Formats: sequence, C-alpha cells, structure tokens
Amino acid sequence: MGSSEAEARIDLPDVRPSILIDGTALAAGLVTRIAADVATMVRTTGVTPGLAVVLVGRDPASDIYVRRKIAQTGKAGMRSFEHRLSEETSEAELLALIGQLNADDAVHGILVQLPLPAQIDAGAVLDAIAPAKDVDGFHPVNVGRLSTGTGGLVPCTPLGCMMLLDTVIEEYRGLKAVVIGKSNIVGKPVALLLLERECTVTVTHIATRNLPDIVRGADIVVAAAGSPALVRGDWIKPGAVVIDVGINRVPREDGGTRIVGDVVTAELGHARAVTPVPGGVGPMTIACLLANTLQAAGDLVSGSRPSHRRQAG
Ligand SMILES: Nc1nc2c(c(=O)[nH]1)N[C@@H](CN(C=O)c1ccc(C(=O)N[C@@H](CCC(=O)O)C(=O)O)cc1)CN2
Repeated sequence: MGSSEAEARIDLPDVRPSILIDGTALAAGLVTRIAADVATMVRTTGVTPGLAVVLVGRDPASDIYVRRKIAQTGKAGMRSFEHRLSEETSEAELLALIGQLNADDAVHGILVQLPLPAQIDAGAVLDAIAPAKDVDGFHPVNVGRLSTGTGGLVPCTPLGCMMLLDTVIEEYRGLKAVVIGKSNIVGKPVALLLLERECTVTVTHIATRNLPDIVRGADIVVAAAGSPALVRGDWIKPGAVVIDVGINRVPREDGGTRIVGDVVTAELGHARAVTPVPGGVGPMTIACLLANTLQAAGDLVSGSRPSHRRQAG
C-alpha cells in the first residue's frame, strides 16, 4: 500500500459489525437437514450416499480438513471411503485409483484433497474424475455448466459463500459485488454465482490497480486473496456485506500461530454483516461437500442428467 493510501484512510470506530454471520451454526443446521434427506434416500432407494476422500502426502492442514470431512460424512449418515497415499505417489498411481473409484457403484462422490505434491499434475487428476462424481465441482464439465447456468456440481466454498450471503440478502438483482481473488476454486466460481443472481460483478486480483477504491463501491465483498488483514475498514461501504474466505496462519506474540482472514473484522462496525474467521466460510465448505455428495448420489441413483442444486430439507 502506498503512503497516500494510508493518509487517505478514514478513522473508523473499532466496533463489531451489526451482524457476524455464524458459519458454524449455519453449517450444523445444513448437516442436520442433509442427514434427514440421506435417511429418506436410504429408506426409499436402499442406497447410502458414499464419498471417497483421497489424501496424498502429509500436509498437516490437509490432514485436519480430511478428518473433518470424514467425521461430517458420518454425522450425515453417509459412507466414506478414505484413501491415504504416500507423499511419493506417482500421477499414474493416483490416476489408477481415480479410475477404480469412477467405476465403483458404492462411490457417488470423489474428492482429491488439494494441494497435491509437486510430481502430480493436479489438473490431470481433476480432469480424470467422472463429472457426475466430481463433488468439488472442479472438473471442466462442471465448470462449464456453472458458467452457462445449466446445473451440475458447484465448488463447495463458493456455494458456502452464497448460503452465507443468503442469510442476510434477499434481493441480489443490481447489487454491486466485488470479488478479491481470481482462483479457480473460489474467485471465478463465486463471481459466476453472483452474476447468476444478476449482481454487477467485478473480479479483482494481484494486478488490479486502486483496489481499495473499487472495493469502496461494493454492496457485497468476497475477499479470497489469501492475504492476511488485506481489507481494512475504510475500504468497506457502510451497510455492505463482507464474506471473508481467507484462512491465513500468522504468528502469535507467544510464539504460536493463529488463523486470521483477509479482512480486519474489528474495523467493520459500519458493515451490515461480516463472516468471521474462523467459524465463517470454512465450516460451510465442508457442509456443502455433503450437500454435493447427496446431489451426486441422487442424480446417479435416478440416472438423471446433472440437476440444479437441490435445497436440503
Ligand atoms: N479438494 C479440495 N481441496 C481444498 C479445498 C476444497 O474445497 N476442495 N479447500 C481448501 C481446504 N478446505 C477444504 O478442503 C478447508 C479449509 C478450511 C476449513 C475450515 O473449516 N477452516 C476453519 C479455520 C481453520 C482451522 O480451524 O484449521 C474455519 O474457517 O473456521 C475447511 C475446509 C483447500 N483445499
């Protein structure tokens, strides 16, 4: 940030936003509704939705997320099939496993935890997952369906962002939305989902000039830059809704670490609503994975074309 930007910063009170959207509670409610739908599916079709979770290597954060995904799958009454592969796994070995999972009728959803070790081309692996089982929504077929608004499986974090926004926004039409970050996992798909609701969407990224000024015009801000405390209070228009997707581990004074988002929430007393980190988008990402697995199982059992997302419950 240049010194002129720092000088331009308005002094805003260090107070809490009027609403802190509780992602943990929203996710728990969603999992409960999914569990009821799973029970109905089991009773009416005899099929239990099954999720294959593939973890390659020993990344500690990935290990935690995979454990949480498996625990939540069990909570929803689904089956999980855990595949933990060594850090040295080759791309060919991983592709062979994906081929087996694609052919396995007990598996309705396949998830390969990212990031993958350097020797594996993540794009090739994601492309190998059958689109109908691609519960992460990363396969080009699902990306294409999202961009044309023709159903399919939607990436979990963007889906979670929209569900969080839905708790405070009734009418999206005409609202100005600014997405910070252009990743395939969050920035681009969330921009498409906002566009689908007829928001006027601006996608910003590392090379965007005058980012604070662009954000200042937004009614909705989705911060997915992976940059701790990037978005300050004086970037946010009074009454805006802010979704913080950042999960950044930063040092604590006592030598440990803590997780912070991309947004300085304490400076957002003038915002209408903000998601906290932790406890905002993260838990929704996992709950939406279960929603996608239920959707995939429903479509595979009925033999139908990929559906538009059903609302659980
Ligand atoms: N195949 C995928 N890989 C990755 C994805 C993904 O959606 N699919 N997203 C991230 C990791 N991720 C899920 O996989 C994920 C990240 C964070 C959280 C979460 O609950 N975070 C907590 C805070 C962090 C913590 O407690 O450790 C929170 O926000 O409350 C859930 C899932 C990259 N890889």
